[in-house]
Amino acid sequence: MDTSCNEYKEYRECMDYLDFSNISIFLAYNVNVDAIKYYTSGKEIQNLIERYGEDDIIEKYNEYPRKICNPIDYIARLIHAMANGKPAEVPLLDDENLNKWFDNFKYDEERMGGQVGIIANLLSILRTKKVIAYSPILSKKQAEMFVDNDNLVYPSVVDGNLVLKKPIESYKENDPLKINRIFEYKEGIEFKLGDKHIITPIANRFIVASRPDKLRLEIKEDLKEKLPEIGEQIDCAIFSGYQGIKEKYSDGKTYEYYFTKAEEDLDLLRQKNKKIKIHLEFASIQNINLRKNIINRILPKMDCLGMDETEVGNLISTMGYEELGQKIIKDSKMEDVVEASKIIMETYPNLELLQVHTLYYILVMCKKDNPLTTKQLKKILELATILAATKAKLGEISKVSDLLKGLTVPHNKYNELFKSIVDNLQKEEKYKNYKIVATPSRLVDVPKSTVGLGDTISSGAFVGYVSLLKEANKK
Ligand SMILES: Nc1ncnc2c1ncn2[C@@H]1O[C@H](COP(=O)(O)OP(=O)(O)O)[C@@H](O)[C@H]1O
Ligand SMILES: O=P(O)(O)OC[C@H]1O[C@](O)(CO)[C@@H](O)[C@@H]1O
Ligand SMILES: [Mg+2]
Repeated sequence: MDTSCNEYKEYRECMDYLDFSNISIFLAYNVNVDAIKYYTSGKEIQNLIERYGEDDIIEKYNEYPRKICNPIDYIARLIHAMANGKPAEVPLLDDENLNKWFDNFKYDEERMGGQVGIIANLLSILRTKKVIAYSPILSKKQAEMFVDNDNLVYPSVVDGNLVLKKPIESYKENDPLKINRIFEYKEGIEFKLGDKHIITPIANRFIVASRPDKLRLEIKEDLKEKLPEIGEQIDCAIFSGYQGIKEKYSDGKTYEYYFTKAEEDLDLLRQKNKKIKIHLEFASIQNINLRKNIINRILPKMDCLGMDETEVGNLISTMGYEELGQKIIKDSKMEDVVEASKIIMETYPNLELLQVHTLYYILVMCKKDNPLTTKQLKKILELATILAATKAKLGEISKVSDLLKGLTVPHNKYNELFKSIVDNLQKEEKYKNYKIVATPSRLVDVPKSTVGLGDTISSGAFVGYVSLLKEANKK
């Protein structure tokens, strides 16, 4: 690219002079189509309540189903999420009639979805040197949702050789398409459920995540043996989608089988290149047993971890700190999130960087001896907030100059408060071995959509981190 042109200068400014063009990254596993419906009035919710019976919905609301097996499960969990304004994702029973029921909604738009899909497009647009994006399935329609750039490729094996070609040149005619339904709601939507008068406190999204039996979370055998070769040509990787593993499958396989394969994938990627940094992007995992497997079998193999406030609350609860977890899910106070982050980093000494993104702030925690300075960590967080604000405002980031829009969104009003909290925390004896850096989010008042903002934040910050590390190691 011509470095003299204005666009390049704007790019450097938007990127806060972070340079992704020195980074090659591998992404796996989850790509899907997000069918997005915007709830803009309480009337739509009221109609669902009247149609499916208020009493049954109230009963189900209190039951808190962790899987959607019928319309009432959906309505109850949707209302629970809207009442709390918290991000939520609930798996959908793999049932034809239930899928048809969800197909009857009128969706407003379809968009690239899945952590891999969203992150691949973002990093490609941010001029990352090479983005190798893998998903077990790649239909034509899904392939068409990837940006068509030379730096974004899909790995295949042809005549025994690793081949990296654009997704649109790699799709498989008969591969299935995975669709998630995303229900975005604005702040201030009002409706009643029994004696509850609900007003959505903030704009957020409720994800109904399909879990088709035929979709297995794995790297297919022929490509699996090429992972060491892929590992040699990358600086880092982001793994996500483990929440899509099911306890049991129609062919008798169980989560045990897929977690074992997932552990092998990570070991194979590192086999010939011990320097790569691997980030785990969490997601909401309703099934406690699966959550435990991710924590006990996947997390110990990671270098970096990214979560939102609900996920860090659930993680620390599952680690045995139930009270702290519930407090975080309820209030997301920085003091509690930092306390949980320290527990996680002490329990998993393999983690060198932990990122938590919440509505009002994004923070990173790393060990005191991390080569990056607080100023550099602040820089990657600033980029992350610009990316999130841009995507929140526009719905999509389709070119670098879009970031100028995110730059115009101010940090939220708690800026000074967070600065003083972080300063006080950093002075505490118990955090003397850690660096704690936070920045207030650039909150968009009326976001176009919120799905994928966390993936955007985490991946921008993580690649920024790896890029600065690479520069530091050169010195
Ligand atoms: N209106 C908004 N403007 C800017 N950033 C937002 C807005 N709403 C949410 N965010 C940011 O996006 C993050 C959402 O992350 P997450 O729930 O992980 O989303 P996803 O998993 O869909 O990517 C929040 O933690 C917050 O930092
Ligand atoms: O759990 P799944 O089915 O992989 O879906 C992940 C969901 O999370 C997102 O990636 C947002 O983080 C959505 O785009 C997607 O629908
Ligand atoms: Mg997320």
